[in-house]
This record gives sequence, structure tokens and C-alpha cells, in this order.
Amino acid sequence: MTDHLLRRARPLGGDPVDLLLSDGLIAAIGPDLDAPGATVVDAEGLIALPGLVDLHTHLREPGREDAETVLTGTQSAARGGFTCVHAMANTSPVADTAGVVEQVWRLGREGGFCDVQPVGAVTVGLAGERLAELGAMADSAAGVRVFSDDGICVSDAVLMRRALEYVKAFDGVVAQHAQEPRLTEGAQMNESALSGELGLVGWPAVAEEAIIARDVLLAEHVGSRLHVCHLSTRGSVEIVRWAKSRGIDVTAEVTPHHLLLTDDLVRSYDPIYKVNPPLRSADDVAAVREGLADGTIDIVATDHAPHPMEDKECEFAAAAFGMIGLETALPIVQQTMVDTGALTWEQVAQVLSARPARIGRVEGHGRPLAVGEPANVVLHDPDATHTVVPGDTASLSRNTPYAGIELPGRVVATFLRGTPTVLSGELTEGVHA
Ligand SMILES: NC(=O)N[C@@H](CC(=O)O)C(=O)O
Ligand SMILES: [Zn+2]
Ligand SMILES: [Zn+2]
Repeated sequence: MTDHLLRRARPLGGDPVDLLLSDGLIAAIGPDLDAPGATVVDAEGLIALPGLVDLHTHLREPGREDAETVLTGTQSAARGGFTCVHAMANTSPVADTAGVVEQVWRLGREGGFCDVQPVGAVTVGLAGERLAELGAMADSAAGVRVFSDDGICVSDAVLMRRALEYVKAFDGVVAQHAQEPRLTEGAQMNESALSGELGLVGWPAVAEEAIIARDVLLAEHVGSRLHVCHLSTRGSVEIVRWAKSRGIDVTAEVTPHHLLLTDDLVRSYDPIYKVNPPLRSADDVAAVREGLADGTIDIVATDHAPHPMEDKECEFAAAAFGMIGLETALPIVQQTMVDTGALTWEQVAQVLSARPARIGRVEGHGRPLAVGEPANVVLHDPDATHTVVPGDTASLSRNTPYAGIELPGRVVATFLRGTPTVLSGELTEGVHA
């Protein structure tokens, strides 16, 4: 295995130093390192961050390999600076057995671009009727710790309570897609004066907030860990803030698109802006930014949701919910949080690496860049800008809402256990032991 010497990278908050990656580990950090035989990577002006970790990715395999595969999704992840992604369970078949989660985990390892940590379904077939075999998934080779029916809410309070109780045995967490189903029947966009004006059925903030309020109380009652997926409203931030002040063990994520985009874009009736939860108001965007800055919201998670064109280029009401996001996540966090002064790069490493790894109980990821740690590293150029071209992605899908938009920053290189998965902005052959 070739050693790599990252020459004059900007570590978090300090003078440029060299990082030597050897045998899968960070072997040395310091000025002007000498490393005969190592491949030198010019990192002048680049920020070195720990490899990013996504707690919420849809890889679509098995079942919708026309939209994404584990290979293409992890290639997209690598281009975005990720070294570990959690693969959501809403595949076909659903990831509700040890067999399916092991298959997804193994495909990630074989691909060699990004570790895949499967999420297990909470209920059999995401049907919301009986608990899936959570213990068997936890004990499998995949070592599942995150359980979610994402795409669908575990709306039955008794099932949710049982799931929260069950996962305590192996330090798992239930990640809830907070959407009260009756309040959102047929919903297409954020409920507001605009949804009335556009004649689209509204998805009210209370449908999200009511479930989060219920679930934090359930988590408190059973003494378990709860994670809130893609929180999107001011009220949700306030509920999580209150729950944390009470000592409830809750964590929350926000997506890059909910940090940047507002429901006003739906005026175009372009289904590229159709997503669940829906894009909200400018006031909600301000609230989720504040919540992320003050730590109420723990992490940024992409909710990368690939869909083929035929499922997006149709009438708004018929289109699929979701947008891709792995390759634009870091640029949008830079634009909305770093360039505005709301977060430092140290804090970005927390929200996009350390904390998601901790919530998912993933070993070997989300570690600080220090000697002896696994060499999972991303080199990011904060001074570059690029215009998003939908076809310029490793994803099989093209449903990005940022086409033609100029974003700051660019991932120059990603290293997975010391081997580059991306170099000079281009995918490599990946990691093959
Ligand atoms: N976010 C979305 O709009 N869609 C997701 C499901 C989900 O995350 O709820 C998908 O699987 O396509
Ligand atoms: Zn969801
Ligand atoms: Zn999702």
C-alpha cells in the first residue's frame, strides 16, 4: 500500500502542516515531514477535515438499481468527501432482516469507495405493524445500531415505545421520520398561504412537531435514545431545545437543502423542489441555522434521495419526493454556515463527521486528525467555486435542485484508510485490499 504525504494542509485552526498516511493510519503530523517513497499530494491552501460521515443516505440497492446502486452512491459519497454513509432501509426488499443488511454492508466493502453502515427497518416491510428483527440486525456482521422506517413515520405510539425499549439492549437508536400521517394525507408542499395560492395540498409544520413532541416524551419515559431525521421547522427546533434542557437523550439532523432553500421555489411547480419534509419558510430556514449553530441540532445529514428522471419530470402531484445531495453537502454547509460566520471549520468537523459517527456508534470514523487514528481524511478547497451541472455526478440520478447554481468550495481528495478514493477531484479505483 502506497504511503501518501499531504503537503502543507491546513489542519483545523493552525498553521499548515504535513500529514503522512501510512498503513491505513495517520502516521505523522508536523511541518516539513520527510517520507521517502510516499506519493506527495500538494495540499497548500486546502483544509484537512476528518472523513465525512452521513447518517442519512438512500442507496436504493436492492430493488431500485435504476436510481442508484451501492457502488454509484458510494462513489458519489466519496466525491462529496464522505468515508462512511448510513444506508436507509427503504429498499426493495426492505432492510428488515440480518440477510439484507449484511448484503448492503458487504456491497459497500466490495465497492471500496466509502464504508456503508446499513440502517435497519423498525417495522417489518416498513408496514408499521410489528417490529422487525432488530436484535438479529444488531448482532449481524453489519452491526446495525440505527433503526428507521424513514420515508414513513412510525406513527403507532405503542410500536414506537417498544422500538425505543428494544434498542436499549444494544445501545441502538431509533431515527424517526416525523410525519403525522393523517395531517399530511396527499400533502405536496409546506402548508402556508402559498400552498393555498398554488392549489397544492399543504404539509403543516404541526405534523412534524407533534410527532417530535410525542417521541421526545416517549424517549424520556423509557430512558432511551431518539434521533430526529431531517428536522425542518422553527417549532421542531424549539421542541428539541426544550427536550435537551430536560436531559432527554435526543439528537437531531438538518439537511443541506433545509439550510438553504425555501418553499418559494415551488412557485415554479418544478418537482425538482419536491421533497419530504417539504422546503419551508425563510423563518424556518433561519431557525434551523440558529439551531445548528447553538448545538440544538447536532448534525447535518444529506438525505441523498436519488430518483430517475421519469419519477421527477412529471406533474408535481405525481412526482417522487426527494433530491440528491452527497456531492453538494459540504459546499452548502460552507455557504450557509461557515461563510456566514455561524460555524467554524472545527464545528463543521463536528456536525459532518464526529457527531454522526457517535450517534451511529460507528468505529473508526469521525475521529480527530491525530497520529495513530485511521487515515480517513478529506481535503477541501474553500476558495474554489463551481457551478453545479446535474450530469457531473457519480450518482445514477440527476435530481439536484442546484443546477446552474454557483457554490463555494470543492472536495479535492478523499482518503479511506489511507487510500485515495478521490484525487485531484476525480474518482480513483477505490480501495481494494
Ligand atoms: N426525503 C425524501 O423526499 N425522500 C426519501 C424518503 C425520506 O427521506 O423521507 C426517499 O426515499 O426518496
Ligand atoms: Zn424521511
Ligand atoms: Zn430519507
